[in-house]
Amino acid sequence: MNKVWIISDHPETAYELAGKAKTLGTSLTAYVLGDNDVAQRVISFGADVVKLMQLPQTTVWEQYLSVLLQEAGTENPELILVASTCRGKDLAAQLAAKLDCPCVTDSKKLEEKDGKLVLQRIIYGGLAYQDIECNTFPVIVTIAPHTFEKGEPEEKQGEIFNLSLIGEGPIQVVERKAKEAASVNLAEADIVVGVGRGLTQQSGLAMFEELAKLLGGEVGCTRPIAEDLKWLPEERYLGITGKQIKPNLYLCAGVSGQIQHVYGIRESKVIVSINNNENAPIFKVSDYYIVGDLEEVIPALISALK
Ligand SMILES: Cc1cc2nc3c(=O)[nH]c(=O)nc-3n(C[C@H](O)[C@H](O)[C@H](O)COP(=O)(O)OP(=O)(O)OC[C@H]3O[C@@H](n4cnc5c(N)ncnc54)[C@H](O)[C@@H]3O)c2cc1C
Repeated sequence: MNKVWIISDHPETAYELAGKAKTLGTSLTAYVLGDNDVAQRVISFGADVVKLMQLPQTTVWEQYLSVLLQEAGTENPELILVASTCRGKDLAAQLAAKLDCPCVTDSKKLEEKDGKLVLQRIIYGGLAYQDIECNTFPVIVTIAPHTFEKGEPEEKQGEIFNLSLIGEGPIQVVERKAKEAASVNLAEADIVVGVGRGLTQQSGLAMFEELAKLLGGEVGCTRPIAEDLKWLPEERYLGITGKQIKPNLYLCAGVSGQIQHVYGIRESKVIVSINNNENAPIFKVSDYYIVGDLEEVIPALISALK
């Protein structure tokens, strides 16, 4: 493939996408929201050219659509990888509609084979994989953060430009208010201790928190714990409609392992589960499991760690 683009509003994802994209194309242009330092790092991970986007008070992300369309008209990229963030998903869909080209969302695999792009994505809430072969170009592919390792940075020269907006755009910014900062970023946590409905008393959360603290991790949960019982904030529930994580260790107790939950934790390097039902589905996706009562096993783990 000749020209590959990446578009990302998140620096870390830009580095991951650059590392992947450089294996697919001969020239890589990165459209990245960030400053000069971010641009230098994107180059070190593989970009040849970086075009920096900015979001001052009066600018909305959507305004970049017309700029990117104009650039696509002159540059003719064959493959456009877009970070699957809230902004990225929105932009990818609009770009695909305007360029009248395919858009493959949340691809987990991406390879070039015999002139075709071979992709794989998860469908039916994690029940099946869909293999896709694409032989029409351009094609837009959205990639979720942490799908690919970012690789090792290299000493490399590249060009950096500031991308200018065209005109005012149809949206006028009246006021901007900072969103309340999330107290936890589970996606970045190295160790996550998960709690499910097997816990019957809210007071029992204390032992999960203590275990997480001893392990240097964070507490996550299943959807019912956050949405129905409201024992933990919604930002802590994991799964297809919750957070998707990729920690080194996911240790959970009282979690049945329904597919909607497993979707969010399946990329964990090691999964350890505790459940009192020896047929619990979570055991099928676990590297290690303990059949037992969480009220006994968690305190035992805490005292062993201490
Ligand atoms: C459209 C849709 C989207 C959804 N998205 C999500 C999502 O993103 N994330 C999510 O988590 N869920 C999601 N769900 C809900 C999901 O289907 C399950 O209902 C949920 O994950 C189950 O949570 P749980 O494992 O905590 O509870 P349960 O399924 O009730 O499991 C409790 C488990 O605890 C065990 N247990 C009981 N007592 C003990 C004990 N003393 N010691 C040890 N183990 C014990 C039981 O054996 C059981 O396996 C979604 C559902 C739908 C329909």
